[in-house]
Amino acid sequence: ASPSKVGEQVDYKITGIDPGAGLMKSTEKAMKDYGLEGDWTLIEGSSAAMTAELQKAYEQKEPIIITGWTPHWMFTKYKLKYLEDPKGSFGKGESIHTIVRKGLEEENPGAYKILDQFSWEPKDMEEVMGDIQEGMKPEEAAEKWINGHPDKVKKWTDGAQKGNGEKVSLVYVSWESEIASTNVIGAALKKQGYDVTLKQVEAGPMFTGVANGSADALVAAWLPTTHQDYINEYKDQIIDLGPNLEGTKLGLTVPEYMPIESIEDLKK
Ligand SMILES: C[SH](C)CC(=O)O
Repeated sequence: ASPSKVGEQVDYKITGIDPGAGLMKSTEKAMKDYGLEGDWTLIEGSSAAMTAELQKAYEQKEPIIITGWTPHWMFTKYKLKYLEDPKGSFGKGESIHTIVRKGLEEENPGAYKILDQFSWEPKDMEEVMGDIQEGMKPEEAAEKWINGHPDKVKKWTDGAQKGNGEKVSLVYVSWESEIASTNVIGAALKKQGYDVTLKQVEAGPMFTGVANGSADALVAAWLPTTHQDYINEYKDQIIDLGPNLEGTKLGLTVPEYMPIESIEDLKK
């Protein structure tokens, strides 16, 4: 289809998520890099609203362009493809890192060690995300996964002293991937005897909370590109424990029924 036809079909709109998400900054960068500014608009909202729009369009086989990421259940539920990004606006594959507050290792060594050893695969995250998407409560889906994968959880808890009701506060943003990961590590910590609270916040306050010590940890830092700005802002106040998941991807995503393959195709 002619690029302008695609633009007209989606009213020159890209359906995005919460404004604080790094994916939105990367999309704005892509719109600049590919000369889409002026004609195209990036719609802000939330991950839940975006996936609702996707479902509506997909059921009607209508065109839609969303800000997508992997792992996400959308790629198993729908036949979707990433638009090629020849200019590399979205960066390369990333990892999701665990970030903890300064002082946690000294004050709560057992919880620190479990968070430091937390590591799982995209397929594990997709399993929990899938259960939640099918209607299971996040904490139930997390419990189910923990009980189904004792071998993996043992790797996280090996050598860590058990909790005795010590409080551990985790912050996260309501991205489907982070709802899954935060509930799973929270369930593992709880099973080890810690008194865990999960707090859902926006992206900025998630990093601020760990930086100012009001939260103990987040397991949601997409690096080295997507959340680099937040890490740069707080680098002296946080401890990056490294990846808990490798092999993510982000970019503009469309249903396979759309006749475009690259972000270049959006240009008029
Ligand atoms: C939406 S991705 C899980 C994270 C981000 O874009 O900030």
